[in-house]
Amino acid sequence: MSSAVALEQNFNALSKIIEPCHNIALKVRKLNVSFDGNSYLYRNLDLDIPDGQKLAIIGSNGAGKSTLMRACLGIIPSQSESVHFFDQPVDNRTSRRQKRNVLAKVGFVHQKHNIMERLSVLSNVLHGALGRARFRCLCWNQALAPKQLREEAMECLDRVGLTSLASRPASSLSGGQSQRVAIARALMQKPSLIIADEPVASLDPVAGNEVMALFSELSDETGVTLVFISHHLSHAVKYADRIIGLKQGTINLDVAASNTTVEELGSIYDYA
Ligand SMILES: Nc1ncnc2c1ncn2[C@@H]1O[C@H](COP(=O)(O)OP(=O)(O)OP(=O)(O)O)[C@@H](O)[C@H]1O
Repeated sequence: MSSAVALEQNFNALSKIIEPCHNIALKVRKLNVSFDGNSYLYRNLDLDIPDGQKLAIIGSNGAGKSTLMRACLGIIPSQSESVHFFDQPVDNRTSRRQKRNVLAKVGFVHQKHNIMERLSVLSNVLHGALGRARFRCLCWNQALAPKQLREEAMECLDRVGLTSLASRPASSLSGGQSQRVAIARALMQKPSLIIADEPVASLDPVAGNEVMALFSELSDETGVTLVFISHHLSHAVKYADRIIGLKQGTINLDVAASNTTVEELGSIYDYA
């Protein structure tokens, strides 16, 4: 075998082992969270989430899944050596303005979708542009929003398959449709990262699967980093690239989704 062929084979083998060099969407060092000043939910926790990754966070009730994301975003108080979103620091030393700029890149989708029922679907989606400095004023109302913004909102609705419902009052939607509107609203932010906290907890299994498939497709198509918190182990295995599990204030599992099964995760977390 020639040395060039051997070298190529070595390189191919190595590139399967070494992760490609990504930018980091979230880099956390030595995160500490305490609600009472005595006991700690997290102590010296480190976490890296590469840009473009689809990460599932699992763990029992009260394990601290939501708190982890909220602490990183500065929504609840914490101490850390450093927290960076896309290389931008967010910690106790960061100004409010800088935090706001970083948060503007993060789209949230919650279990309770928080859409405004008295407004139309399109007006709800337009609300996603509120964090964008150029469009603060009245841009959320479909009658007053600039044409360009309405077109963008229609594109976001198209991505979630709901253009035909744009004029409908949000109060007339099903749970699955409402969650799609919440996703369209998050997309309107032009996010670099979407954090979905139990996004399908209130949906039936079919609607839940459809919404998770939509998240996964959006991440694959646009490259947006996706972090979803879930009690559905099958969703973690099916829709994530990587799964981390939390237990007693530590990350006690960090695995490629392709290397695990629902049964294996169920045996670790005591629920299947
Ligand atoms: N603001 C707060 N003040 C005091 N304790 C809090 C606060 N927020 C969360 N906690 C506590 O921190 C722990 C972790 O809560 P968290 O909501 O992060 O858990 P979780 O893993 O997301 O749970 P679930 O799966 O039930 O949503 C819980 O014991 C909770 O009571």
